[in-house]
Amino acid sequence: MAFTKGHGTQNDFVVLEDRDAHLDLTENRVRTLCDRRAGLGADGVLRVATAGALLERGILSALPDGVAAADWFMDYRNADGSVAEMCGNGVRVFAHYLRAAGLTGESRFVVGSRAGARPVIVHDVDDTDAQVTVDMGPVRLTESSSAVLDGRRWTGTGVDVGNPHLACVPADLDAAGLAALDLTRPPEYDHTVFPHGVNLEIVTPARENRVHMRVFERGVGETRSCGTGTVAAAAAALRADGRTDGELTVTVPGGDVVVRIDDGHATLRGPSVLLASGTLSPSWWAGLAEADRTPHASQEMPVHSAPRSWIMDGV
Ligand SMILES: N[C@@H](CCC[C@H](N)C(=O)O)C(=O)O
Repeated sequence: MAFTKGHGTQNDFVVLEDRDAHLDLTENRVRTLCDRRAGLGADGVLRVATAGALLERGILSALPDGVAAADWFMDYRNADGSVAEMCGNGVRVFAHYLRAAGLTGESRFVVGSRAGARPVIVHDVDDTDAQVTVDMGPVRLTESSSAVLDGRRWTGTGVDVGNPHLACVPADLDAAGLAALDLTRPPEYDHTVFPHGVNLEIVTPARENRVHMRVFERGVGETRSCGTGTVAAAAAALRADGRTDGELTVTVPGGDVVVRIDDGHATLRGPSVLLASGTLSPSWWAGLAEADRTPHASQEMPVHSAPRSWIMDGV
């Protein structure tokens, strides 16, 4: 089984090319692959398949909005094995992989996701580095809610970017205060507002069209970047600034991305790095599937020790 390792602003992924969707991508395989000691280590897994193959194999129950059977589809899994609708950094790495692996020669094409079609533009690409702009689709501000993290209650705006976010922009927060927060423990949030879990962003107010953001991701924990989270952060920061539209640079621990919002529609531009490719040991990989079939065999201790309460039930 071949793999590629990549990241977008240090939100890192294992990419598995499986165009006919034959791979048995079990929770245990994803969790162990993403484990930073027992596996390769990553925040998530990106399976590269055609949308039609995923549909035929029953992994998708229908083609999402705007996605054609022949489109390449990003079958995204969080590090805890759960499925999520969208991943903004993942789409950039996925699009870069398609180009680097020769699966497309185009600079503009559509990537399918469970949240719908995501058109991309790949700029300045080589086998290792690329810049990618993603049409992130509609951004919907929902109801306000709050969460407790690091002993403080944070109030913010629910934002639907295809996946659920709570973006909090406290007026008194600066970059130093943000950097000092402890994000090692999961937030407590309102399960009636976010029945499928939530990604929580803490964001500084916009100054000179820049915000700083940290995130606690559903199904992963703190990551060094979250693309959909940066879009949610930009939408909430623009609102806090009395604006609906505009362009903001979002600085995350893993780097910078640029988010533009016009009429409730977002684009995200940022880097992708493909840093290694290799082969998984066939017996190791086969053994991970066996563990799923053996009763009481779940001795594994995922590095991302997420409480099951904030893992999504399924999409
Ligand atoms: N890192 C991602 C988001 C991945 C999914 C998220 N953890 C969820 O469960 O919704 C991004 O770059 O957007």
